[in-house]
Amino acid sequence: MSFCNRPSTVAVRCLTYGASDFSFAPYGPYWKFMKQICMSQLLGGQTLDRFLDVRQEEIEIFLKLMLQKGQEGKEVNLGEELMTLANNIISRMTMSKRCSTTDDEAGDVRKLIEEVGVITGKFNFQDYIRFCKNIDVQGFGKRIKKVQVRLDSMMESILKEHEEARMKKKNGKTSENGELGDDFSKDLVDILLDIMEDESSEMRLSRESVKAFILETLRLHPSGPVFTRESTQDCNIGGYHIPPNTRLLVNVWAIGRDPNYWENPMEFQPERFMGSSVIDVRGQHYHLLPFGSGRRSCPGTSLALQVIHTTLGSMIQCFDWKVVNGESVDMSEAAGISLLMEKPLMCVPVARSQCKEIMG
Ligand code: HEM
Repeated sequence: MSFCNRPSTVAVRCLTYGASDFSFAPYGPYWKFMKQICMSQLLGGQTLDRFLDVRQEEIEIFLKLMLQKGQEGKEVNLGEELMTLANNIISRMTMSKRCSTTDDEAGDVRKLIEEVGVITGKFNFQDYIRFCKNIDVQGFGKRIKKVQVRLDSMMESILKEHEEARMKKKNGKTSENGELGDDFSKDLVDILLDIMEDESSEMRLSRESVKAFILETLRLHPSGPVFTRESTQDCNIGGYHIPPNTRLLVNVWAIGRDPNYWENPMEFQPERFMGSSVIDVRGQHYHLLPFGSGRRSCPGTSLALQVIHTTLGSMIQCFDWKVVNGESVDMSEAAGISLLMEKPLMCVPVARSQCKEIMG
């Protein structure tokens, strides 16, 4: 049986941009090449190590802001602040720019990312229900076209800026092999431009593909409660015959609450994952799939796990989080294709005594 194809929402919606480049067979050689670049070069171990200082600096900025808010007795929208942290890390890794600074360009980038996040986070009937394929019931089509024009000019200006900086470096260099010096700190756009300019590469990356790559890394990435897959051949699942080219929805939300796999599934017991019951979250245990599984699984898993563990650890170590309006957190979920809280989590960070010492 084979379920390698994923008619991803991003691919379907955002890559109307660069569509000609992305209209390869979902698991064709070009797609493989791009995924491989993503796994090995853009989000691979060595690159992540190089960006350690970016993660440390951004987490420190976040903690200092929380300390300041706590001292002023102000409440914070935790989801929003953590989203800003994640976006700053990703946007600095991608194009050496923070997206929460006050200058106009960074502000534009942020607004666009937010807009892409809103569009990709909503359930679009066109993506999931075949007979709605050509009907723009929710008006997403129009919104996407507008965003597409703004995104294209933003991507062009990012690329031009990088190309100019690279040209300056190259001209100032003494080496004859044309390579940029070691001191040139490459971000993900530079890595992509290197691959695009590499004539010996097994496949050539086009400019449109580079732009599309930037957009996948830039989008807000809330985890999805439902994955989609498309069967590539006849198969049988649990006694059901699945013909080829059938779109299937995998309800990971329901699997995570299934009493056949989880004892007291509705209880929050983080200790169930400790000791001998350690469960792999990278797609080997099919009853817990936060990053998906198989060939279409999330290439950002290592980055996400590094940031989540460090951020959560320091948040707990430095602060006591006082929930505003009540003792317990309202975990109700908002309707949508991505898992968001219905009511934002508002807290006042109360600094622990060691907090100031840790942050100097
Ligand atoms: C907590 C953080 C994250 C979670 C929970 C998450 C979760 C997911 C999930 C569930 C999928 C679909 C997998 C499947 O269908 O099997 C996915 C795909 C993807 N994710 Fe993430 N992700 C996270 C962070 C990131 C980051 C930081 C990046 C990049 C910087 C990223 C880039 C991608 C890309 C490019 C895909 C599409 C892969 C493909 O189509 O082959 N993700 N992610």
